[in-house]
Amino acid sequence: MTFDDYRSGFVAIIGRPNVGKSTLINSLVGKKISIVSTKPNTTRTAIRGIISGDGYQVVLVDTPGIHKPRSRLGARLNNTATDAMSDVDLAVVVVDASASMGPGDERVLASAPPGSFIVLNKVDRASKSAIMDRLLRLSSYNMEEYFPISAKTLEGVDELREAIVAKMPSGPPYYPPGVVSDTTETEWIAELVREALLEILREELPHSLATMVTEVEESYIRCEIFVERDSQKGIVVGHRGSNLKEVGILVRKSLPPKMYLELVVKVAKDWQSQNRYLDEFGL
Ligand SMILES: Nc1nc2c(ncn2[C@@H]2O[C@H](COP(=O)(O)OP(=O)(O)OP(=O)(O)O)[C@@H](O)[C@H]2O)c(=O)[nH]1
Repeated sequence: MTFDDYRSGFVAIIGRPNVGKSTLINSLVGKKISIVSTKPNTTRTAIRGIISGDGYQVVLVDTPGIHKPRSRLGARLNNTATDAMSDVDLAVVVVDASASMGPGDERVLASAPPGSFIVLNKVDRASKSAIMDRLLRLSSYNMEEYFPISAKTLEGVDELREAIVAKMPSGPPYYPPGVVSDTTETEWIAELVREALLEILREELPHSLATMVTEVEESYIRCEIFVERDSQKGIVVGHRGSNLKEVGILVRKSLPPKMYLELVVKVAKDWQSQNRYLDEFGL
């Protein structure tokens, strides 16, 4: 069997935090894969979405937002983002049409290899003239193609998908047809818990939380929540456990019925600066 007529490849979706990378991956794949959040920097691991169609398969790498490292964790996140760039067939740079361009965007654009695509996302939130102005400015980067889209309303998403597929080299499928993500179930649940915590705690401690599923049985899941300091434990637990209760309610909506979810809060002192914890959390 030859794959002369089959196209496949890896595509990195890059952009500063909150520009809509996860939403775009979900729209391109057509199912909810990675976790979408209103908080920047929630995409920690390079969760992949896979677009499989007749004669093609595209593996999307959702890289963490590139930002200046503030701790060892920050440095690692940047490494993951850069590694993902060196091994892909195409980089897609996502820019937010509804926010002004900042140094973060410039950095990502400068790091993208020639021949990358530029996606101007959230056009549903920008005026026509603002979109034109932005496209004009972006054209100085000399990338291959420019796509004004809305990952939310799906405007322009089909055209982008087709253009991505057209750029893929001949090659075999990397995953069985029908697979849309290689994220394991436990990672998925840990992300759901983390997502729910961010939603509930809001401004309180977005950067010093990690979650890990430590036990899964037929109808029981134990997920541990790690914070850096004792004082943060109380914030996470909430008055008489009210926050954890809310997290449980939110997460259970995505789990099979009758699944018991146990949430345990633990203190891992300064985990963001310790390789031991970073390895354990797969960061
Ligand atoms: N109006 C509008 N909102 C969007 C669009 N795309 C994404 N958003 C919103 O923008 C916010 C951030 O989207 P994400 O997909 O989490 O962004 P991200 O780039 O993956 O963010 P990080 O995980 O922080 O790197 C969410 O509230 C999305 O609903 C869009 O096309 N239009």
